Amino acid sequence: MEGKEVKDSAYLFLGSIGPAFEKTTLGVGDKIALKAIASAYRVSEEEVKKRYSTTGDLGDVAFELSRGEGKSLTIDEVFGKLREIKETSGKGSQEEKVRLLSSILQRASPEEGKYIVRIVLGKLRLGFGDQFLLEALSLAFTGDKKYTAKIKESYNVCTDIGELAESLSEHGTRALGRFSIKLGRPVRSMLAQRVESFEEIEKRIPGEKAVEEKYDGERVQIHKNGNEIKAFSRRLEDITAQYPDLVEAVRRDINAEKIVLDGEIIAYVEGSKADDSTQEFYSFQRLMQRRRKYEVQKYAEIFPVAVFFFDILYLEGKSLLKEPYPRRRALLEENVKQSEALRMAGRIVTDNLEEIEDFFNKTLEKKLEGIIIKSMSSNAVYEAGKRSWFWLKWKEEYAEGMRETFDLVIVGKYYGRGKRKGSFGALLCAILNEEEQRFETFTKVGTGFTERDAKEIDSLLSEHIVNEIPKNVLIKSRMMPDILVEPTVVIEVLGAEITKSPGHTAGQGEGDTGLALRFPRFLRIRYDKGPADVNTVKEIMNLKEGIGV
Ligand SMILES: Nc1ncnc2c1ncn2[C@@H]1O[C@H](COP(=O)(O)OP(=O)(O)OP(=O)(O)O)[C@@H](O)[C@H]1O
Repeated sequence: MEGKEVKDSAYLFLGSIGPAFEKTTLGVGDKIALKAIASAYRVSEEEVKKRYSTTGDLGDVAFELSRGEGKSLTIDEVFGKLREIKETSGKGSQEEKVRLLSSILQRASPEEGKYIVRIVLGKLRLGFGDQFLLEALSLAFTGDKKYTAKIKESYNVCTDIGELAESLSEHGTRALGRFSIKLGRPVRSMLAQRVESFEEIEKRIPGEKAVEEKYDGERVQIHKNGNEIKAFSRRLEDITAQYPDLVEAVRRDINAEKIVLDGEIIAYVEGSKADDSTQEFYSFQRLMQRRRKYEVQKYAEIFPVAVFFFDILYLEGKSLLKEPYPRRRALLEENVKQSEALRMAGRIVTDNLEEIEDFFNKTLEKKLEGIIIKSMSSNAVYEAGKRSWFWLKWKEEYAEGMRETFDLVIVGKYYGRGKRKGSFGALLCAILNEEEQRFETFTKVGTGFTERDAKEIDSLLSEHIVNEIPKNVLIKSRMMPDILVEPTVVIEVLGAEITKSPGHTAGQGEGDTGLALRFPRFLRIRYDKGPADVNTVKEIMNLKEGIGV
C-alpha cells in the first residue's frame, strides 16, 4: 500500500473520510442506511427493521443479509463513493444517498458491508483509537514500534492523520520532526501542569515568570488566512459557525494577513458606564448556550462573548512554535488590536511570590478561576499537545486544602491600584505576639469585601489613622501600607495555608522570615472583639505544626 491509499485508509481506520478538523459527516442516518440495505440485498425494509431491533447494529444486519455475492472492493472505490455520498446535497439527495450506498454494498463482501455501514453512520468501533493506529504506522513504515512516541509528537503538530500516514509511508523516519503548523490545520493545544503547593511554582519555574489570568471558557485556535477565518476547539472541531461575532471581529481588527492565535472564549461583558471599571465574566454554562446549530445570530446577541488571546503560533508564513514565550507574547501584543470582543489575557511579570499571590487574589475577585504561570525562559517553546512544565496552573480549589478562620487586627490600608485607584485596596493585618507585647503582621487581605463592608471599615479606621508606625506594631518597610492605623479594629478572615514569608513579621524572632497567611478572604468585622482578643503568634505556630505545613 502506498501514497493516497495509505492516506485514505488511515481516515477509514478512524471511521472517517477526512481529518478530525474537517466536516466529514456523510448526512446518512438510520433511515437512509436501512433503505440502502433493503435495496442492496433485495429484502423488505420491514425485514431490515426487524433484524435491527434484535442486533441493534445496522452493520451487523448488513453482514447477516449479505449473500457474499460481492467481490472485494478497493480502498479507492470505497473512499470515492463515501465522498460522493457526503457531497450529495439539496433536493432529491436522500434518494441519491440511498442509491449510492446501496450500489457499493452490492459490490462489497459481507465483512466490508458491515464496516461501510458503520462508517457512514459514524459508528465505526474497531476497538482502537488514534494511539493504536500510530503504533501500527510505526511498525509498518519504520519497521519498529519504538518510533510511536516520535510519531505521536508529529501528530500533535500535523493533526491530519491521513497526511501523516502518507508522509510516513513515503519518507519513513525522515518524515518525523519535519511537520510544522499550517494555516487551516490546527495543532493540538499546549496544556498546563498542575502544581500541588504554592511553593512548587517557584521550584518549577524559578525567577522571573509571567502570571496570567485563567479564563474558564472554551479553548480556541483561530486561523486567519486573508478573508478566510476558522476557529477550532481543543478537540480540533471546526467551531467557526458558532461564533460569527468573533469571526467578524477578527476580520475587522486583526490586520495580519496570515496568523494563528490561541486563546479562550468566555461569556463576557465589559463595564458599560464611563466610571465603571468592572468586567463581567460569566460561567462556562452560560457560554455553552452558544453551542447550537440554529439561531446562532440571535444567541450571539443574548450571550455576548470575548476571546482572551494568550498565544500566537504562526505569523505571515512563519511558524512561531519554536519561538520562546516572551517573543511570542510580544508578537501577540503587536498583532492584536484590543476591542470589546478581542482581548489579551491579563498578566504580570514578576519574580516575587507575594505579587503572584496578590494577582491570584485579584483574579478571584473578578470571579475568575485562577492563574496560569508561564516560563519566560529562552527554551519555553510552544509544546503542542503536551501538558508542559513551562505552564503551571493554580486554581482556587487547590488553595482550599486548609480552611480556618482567624481573628486579626488591622494595622494599615493600601489603596487600589490601576483601575481601582483611590478606592479600597487591601488591609494589612496582624496577630499578637504575647511575649513581646506587640502586633506582628501576618497577611494582606484584599478579597471578600462588599462595597458596604469597605465603607464601614473605612469609617471605623478613620478615627485611628496615625502618621508613624505605632510602637507596639512591627511592620517591614517593604510592606508599608498607604495608611497606617492604630491596632483597634478586628476582622475575621478565612485563610488557606500558613507559610514562611520574608514580607511579614509574625513570630519572626531574630530571623528574617515571619509567618504569613495565604489566600485570606474577609468574612466580617468583629465588633465584639478588641485587639487583645486576636490570634496569637503561639496559636499560629501550634496550628502550623499541627497541620504540618
Ligand atoms: N491565560 C491562559 N493561558 C493558558 N491557558 C488558559 C489561560 N486561560 C485559560 N486557559 C485554559 O485553561 C485550561 C487549563 O485549565 P483547567 O485545568 O481548568 O482545564 P482542564 O480542561 O481541567 O485541564 P487542562 O486543559 O489542563 O487539561 C487550558 O487548557 C486553557 O483552555
